[in-house]
Amino acid sequence: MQVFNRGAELSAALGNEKVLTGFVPTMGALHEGHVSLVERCRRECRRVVVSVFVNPTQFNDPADLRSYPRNLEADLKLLEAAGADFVYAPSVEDVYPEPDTRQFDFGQTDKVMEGAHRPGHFNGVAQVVSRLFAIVQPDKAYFGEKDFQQIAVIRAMVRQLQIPVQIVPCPIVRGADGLALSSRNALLTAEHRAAAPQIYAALKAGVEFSRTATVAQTERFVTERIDSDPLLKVEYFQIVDADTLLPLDQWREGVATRGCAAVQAGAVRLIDNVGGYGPYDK
Ligand SMILES: Nc1ncnc2c1ncn2[C@@H]1O[C@H](COP(=O)(O)OP(=O)(O)OP(=O)(O)O)[C@@H](O)[C@H]1O
Ligand SMILES: CC(C)(CO)[C@@H](O)C(=O)[O-]
Ligand code: BAL
Repeated sequence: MQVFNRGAELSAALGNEKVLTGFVPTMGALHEGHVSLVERCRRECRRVVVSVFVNPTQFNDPADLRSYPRNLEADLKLLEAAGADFVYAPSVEDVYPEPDTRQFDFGQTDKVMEGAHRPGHFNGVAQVVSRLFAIVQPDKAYFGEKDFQQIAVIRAMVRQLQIPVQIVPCPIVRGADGLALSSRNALLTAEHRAAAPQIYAALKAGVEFSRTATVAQTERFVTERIDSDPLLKVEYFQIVDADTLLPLDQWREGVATRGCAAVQAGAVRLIDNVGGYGPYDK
């Protein structure tokens, strides 16, 4: 495994030869969720490239950026074991020699949920991912469904910029208690960590409830269930069309659904999502 701090050197090492190249962008503090992406990439591609970069332009909250966990040494060990060939772990200056002033327009896709609650977040994600794609020029890029809306935004970006890459969505990896693995879980207090599995439990209970209830009733049911734990506070829970990400007003036959939540657990903001809501999407 080769580790690069400079994009130009990584590009030169990758060369122009046509080799099926897979790419897994991450912000480090790696866990089994990331490992599942790298292992899938390893199975499907000749060359596996992983980036480890905490991208400042996607953080709308400076405290969140400051506290974001970083552990490159442990990350490199995990990546070597998972079969990565190339790692790009750059400085901010290497990725952004000058500030990126591009403003993307993803229409409705980034106006709801994370887009609405983290202003500028997806614009920053698009800035960094487009730069990483330009350096790595992958054939396939792997993203986790934990960041469900992010996948829709990346797909829109790839279409807009006409980047010839296949976006591969990967299922959410959870702990034994159901909590979606996330780098930010390491920042939870013991009490909040014990409460956090209630999020997935409520999302799943909502799926059963939704079989005989309206969209609005289901959203209320899930929100109240999570909020009934005094250590958790729902920022939003929304059931959307899984393809367009647009909020659903009523169940529609043939439309796949996704229920997406952001929950404050003390100082830590967690997100999760589950599919299969309503009488039709079983
Ligand atoms: N539990 C998980 N299962 C599957 N994929 C995941 C999981 N957690 C993260 N990923 C994916 O890994 C990639 C890198 O994510 P990132 O480095 O932000 O990690 P993270 O654990 O989501 O961190 P955080 O949510 O705390 O920012 C993203 O595509 C993300 O969706
Ligand atoms: C895709 C990504 C690595 C861009 O910084 C980040 O948003 C993430 O980890 O999901
Ligand atoms: N995985 C999402 C990155 C972020 O929260 O900024």
